[in-house]
Amino acid sequence: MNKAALFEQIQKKKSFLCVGLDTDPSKIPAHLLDTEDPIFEFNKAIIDATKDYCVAYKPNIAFYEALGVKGWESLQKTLDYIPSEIFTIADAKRGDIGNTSKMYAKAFFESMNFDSITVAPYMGEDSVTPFLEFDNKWVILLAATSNKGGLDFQYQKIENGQMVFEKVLEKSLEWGNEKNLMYVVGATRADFLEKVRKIVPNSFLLVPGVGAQGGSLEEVAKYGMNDTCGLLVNSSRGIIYASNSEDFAEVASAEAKKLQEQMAVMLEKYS
Ligand SMILES: O=c1ccn([C@@H]2O[C@H](COP(=O)(O)O)[C@@H](O)[C@H]2O)c(=O)[nH]1
Repeated sequence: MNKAALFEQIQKKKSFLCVGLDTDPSKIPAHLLDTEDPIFEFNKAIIDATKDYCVAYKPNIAFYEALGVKGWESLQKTLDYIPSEIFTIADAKRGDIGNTSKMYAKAFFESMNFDSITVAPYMGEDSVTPFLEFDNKWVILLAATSNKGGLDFQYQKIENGQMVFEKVLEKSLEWGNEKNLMYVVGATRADFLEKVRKIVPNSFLLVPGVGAQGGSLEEVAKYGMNDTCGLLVNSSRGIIYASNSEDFAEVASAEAKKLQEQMAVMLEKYS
């Protein structure tokens, strides 16, 4: 999917919501556990219930690979079930020496046909560029992550006074551009969004960390939105586990709708 098509969806749905499919068998409502593929049944119900309110789905690959072959099957079925106009993100956080990154790219872009994949920048150019060789596919580079451990490296200052995440953003522009690169910036790091926007004013940002991690949607929109929205704000647990009983899909739908309604207001106000 290209940038224009993504923005068209955002305008049509008045939403920049990404629903995170971090599907954990220990949190699936009991009545689904007797089915042949509880993970897929859960995801299917969540997708049916939220697809009108979101523009992206982000399966977190760890939750699927933890289950072995069955997990990969559930992931493929989930991906096939997502409506084609909705952007898909493999949250896999990959990146390795060049020939290995190429295989990761083939796995997620060719075998599985995701629109995008999250990539760790730590191993540098040859670990990232193999993912950029695919038409109409996106790399979402980890820049300023939402977790506490992000402070260990990403916010350290280097000689020129820049923080490491600023260097990552700047360097990445030698490899790609706003048509094939997005960046992860945690909602818990909204105070850095102005710095981010100075370096990548027109790029899309994937923003996890609202809801369960406590980030503010309003702050993210205020400092991060650009004239093509430029944001995909993710919520996983806050939507998919809002209820753990038979009404889980209904409650997930209500949570997604609530976020979409707030986003509609913010699109009017800030974009
Ligand atoms: O900096 C990052 C990068 C990725 N994530 C991922 O996003 C979701 C957040 O889930 P919530 O339940 O909405 O907190 C999850 O898949 C993380 O692995 C992140 O949180 N922060």
